[in-house]
Amino acid sequence: MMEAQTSHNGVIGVLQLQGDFAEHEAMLKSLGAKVRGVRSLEDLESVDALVLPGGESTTIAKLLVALQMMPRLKQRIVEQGMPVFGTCAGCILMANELVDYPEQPRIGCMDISVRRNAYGAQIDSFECEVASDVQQFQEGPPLRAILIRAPEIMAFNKGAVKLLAHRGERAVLVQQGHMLATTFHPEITTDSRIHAYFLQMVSEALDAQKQG
Ligand SMILES: NC(=O)CC[C@H](N)C(=O)O
Repeated sequence: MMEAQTSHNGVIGVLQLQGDFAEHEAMLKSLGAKVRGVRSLEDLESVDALVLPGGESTTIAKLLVALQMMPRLKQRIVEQGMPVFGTCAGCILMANELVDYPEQPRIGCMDISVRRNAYGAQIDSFECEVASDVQQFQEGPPLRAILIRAPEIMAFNKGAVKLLAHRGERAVLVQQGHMLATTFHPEITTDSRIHAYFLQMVSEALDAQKQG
């Protein structure tokens, strides 16, 4: 099959309820993706993949519940294999386990255990270099992570979840099949490699769906 036919030809939804969705949209568009904002159940049906932006996970979750989007969102991701990429608050929404806030409503689709606000208050936000064994992330400058009142991935199911980048002994970028999550904010940098990685995941998932 020719390479061009497999290049991210789906519609990438970006959840537009709260948070830094505009930065995600700009980065995805700069990579040539077709992007659509998602604000309702109806919007959700018109996309092939979804980005969950950073922001405030409690606010985003409240709105998802109020808009009755939570069950369908989970069904699309878990049962129908819709590719999803969560950054920071998005990562919190995806976690199966939430240390400290076990009752906080969320999608709960990924085998990770996450602690919110793990590095302290907003003022304790920082930028650092992270390490990765993934070829795309080793080419060029090292990946840099901007952590803004960030969560921490405390543990993950090593049988199902792949570690893509880490800071010391802590995972900061992980993948479980068609799901990608990071505790930092690649969308507010000029480095689009992680978004490009996600678009590659989307195109592989869409190809597999077409063949299946
Ligand atoms: N930058 C972010 O997305 C911060 C996440 C936020 N502290 C939360 O718990 O939802």
